[in-house]
Amino acid sequence: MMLRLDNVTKVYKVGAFGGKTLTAVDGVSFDVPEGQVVSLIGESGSGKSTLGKMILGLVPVTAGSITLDGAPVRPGKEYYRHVQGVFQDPFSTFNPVFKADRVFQLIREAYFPAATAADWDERVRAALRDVRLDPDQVIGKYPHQLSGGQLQRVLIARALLLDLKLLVADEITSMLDASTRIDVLNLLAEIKGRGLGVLYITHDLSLGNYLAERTVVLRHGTVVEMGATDRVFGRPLHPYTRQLLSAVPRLHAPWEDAEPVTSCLYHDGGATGGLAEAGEDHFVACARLEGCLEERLGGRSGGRLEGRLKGR
Ligand SMILES: Nc1ncnc2c1ncn2[C@@H]1O[C@H](COP(=O)(O)OP(=O)(O)OP(=O)(O)O)[C@@H](O)[C@H]1O
Repeated sequence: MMLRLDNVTKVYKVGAFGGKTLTAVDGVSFDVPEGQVVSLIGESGSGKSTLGKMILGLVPVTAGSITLDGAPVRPGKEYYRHVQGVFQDPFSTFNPVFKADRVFQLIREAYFPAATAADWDERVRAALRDVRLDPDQVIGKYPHQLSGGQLQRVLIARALLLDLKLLVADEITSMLDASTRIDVLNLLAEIKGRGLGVLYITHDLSLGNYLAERTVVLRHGTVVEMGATDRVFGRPLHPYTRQLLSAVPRLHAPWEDAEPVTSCLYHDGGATGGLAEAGEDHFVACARLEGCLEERLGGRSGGRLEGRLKGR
């Protein structure tokens, strides 16, 4: 399995009558191979969820392409057999008036109508055990009788009942307490061990990033740095990545300012378009935060951005 994003762009129509546009994602390219976790980090509004929704077929792509094993995203029963999403607030996924395990019934009706009740019950129990839940503690309970971490695991169990290839995990640990968060992360590690690809979307450099083979850092809808996680975190090159890293409290280590950026690998290296290759599996955008934006917007930036650049 391989998910491939190639120059993906999303422009939303905003404002009254959709008269204005907002470019939420601008020319993003990366892959999620099977058996790997790729983490997508960036602050609020950087376009992470929009990317997740495009991969899940929930919002259409404006330009570029997203393919799974070479086939374009085609929202529908077949696609969702292989690609599922789990989101930040598990409570919002469950209807409070139905028992939590009803989510399994919906999967049975859509995908396994021929399964007998006994067979289905056994499959559900096995999936719950796979996510370290005791089936007897979950089956027959209402959502409010379960914790956020348990519900998150129920949703992962539901996804595992399908012939899943890719899981899009959007901020799935941000509402969980520290120990439950680690349980859910361990679960993701197991999932990738089964050969699934996971896109782990997060706004902070949480533990989840260390589970990821690759990291993509998104800012204002464009990739500023990406590559092998140990390279991106071990030798962050872009000022934005350094800023994100310096905001992480380090135990037993004194605070120190991030190393100043003295050169721009992108422009000094003569790169044009896309990202500059900084080393093996390590790519970086222009180091001048606004410079990249200026270049990206080209003539579209108008006087506003120029004014801001000159004023600095
Ligand atoms: N349906 C929509 N219509 C118009 N604009 C939208 C829509 N969804 C998102 N946006 C805008 O697109 C930009 C990117 O939003 P997105 O939710 O993808 O960011 P994010 O990085 O996931 O942020 P967060 O972590 O806060 O969810 C934001 O400026 C947001 O306001």
